[in-house]
Amino acid sequence: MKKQTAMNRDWIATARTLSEALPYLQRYTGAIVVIKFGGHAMGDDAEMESFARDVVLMRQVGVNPVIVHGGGPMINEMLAKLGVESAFVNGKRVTDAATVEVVEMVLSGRVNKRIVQAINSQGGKAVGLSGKDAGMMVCNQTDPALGFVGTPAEMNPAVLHQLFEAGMIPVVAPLGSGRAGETFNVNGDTAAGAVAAALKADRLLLLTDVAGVKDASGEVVTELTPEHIAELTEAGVIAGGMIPKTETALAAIAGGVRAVVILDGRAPNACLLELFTDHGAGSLIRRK
Ligand SMILES: Nc1ncnc2c1ncn2[C@@H]1O[C@H](COP(=O)(O)OP(=O)(O)O)[C@@H](O)[C@H]1O
Ligand SMILES: CC(=O)N[C@@H](CCC(=O)OP(=O)(O)O)C(=O)O
Repeated sequence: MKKQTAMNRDWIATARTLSEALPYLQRYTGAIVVIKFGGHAMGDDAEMESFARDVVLMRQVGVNPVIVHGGGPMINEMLAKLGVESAFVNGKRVTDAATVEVVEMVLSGRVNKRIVQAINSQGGKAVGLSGKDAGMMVCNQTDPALGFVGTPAEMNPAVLHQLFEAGMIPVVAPLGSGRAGETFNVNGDTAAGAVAAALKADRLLLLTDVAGVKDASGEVVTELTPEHIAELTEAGVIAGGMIPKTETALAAIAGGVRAVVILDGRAPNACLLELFTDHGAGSLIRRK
């Protein structure tokens, strides 16, 4: 028998990985997967390119991916440049009339178009829109003290179904419209959860900058129940930016999403590993 070289061992491993992916590819054909791409998960151009390739591959194998993005750090940067002060209350940005203009400019203009372009450069057909388009996300004011911060109240996801049918990949900025014509700033996790519930998505992937939800000893919990989330939150182990994520996960499950995964978006091929291999990444919260 011919001796295996290191190089052809690599090829054999690649072929095996593809072969092992078959049941997962079959399971996810036609599935709707909503991906929250947070500002901290975005990284540099190479990481953005890798994310975009994964999304295009998903679409290529018959998955319907929807990206709902954040961009908090990019909004902070622009507000600082403009000399506008900004504060957060319970993870939400206090948003006055001047701030919401900057938020919309950064999210819809900059961040959204960067993602759209990255996906299209990999051969996908991404379309950028915000929750204001086609009345997709109509909001109520969350709390008068927060100004133009919205809570999704009425979702109209028809435009997303039309984009799926046309083979397009929707990229959604977390902005909503008010009934009086206002523009509302919506937390990215909240927006992704509302979109996923409106679509009754098969998966909601919340990409962040940590490997998953960690317990008191710092270990990632691979599968979380609502009871365990309540316990960890009560004990202050789930804190800060992880609170809106676990809240979103529970609300999405209650709204009809099959499963939510909180995982590290900067890890190479995080979404592919999660969907198409045995090596699920991050913390899984699923419907009973
Ligand atoms: N139990 C926990 N497990 C993991 N991360 C946690 C936990 N509690 C708090 N965090 C923090 O939550 C952060 C993720 O939230 P955030 O920074 O808002 O993410 P993003 O910008 O990706 O939406 C982590 O970087 C971590 O510092
Ligand atoms: C109301 C509210 O806080 N909106 C967020 C929207 C962006 C966001 O959520 O970005 P990340 O996902 O990157 O954190 C904000 O203004 O920062």
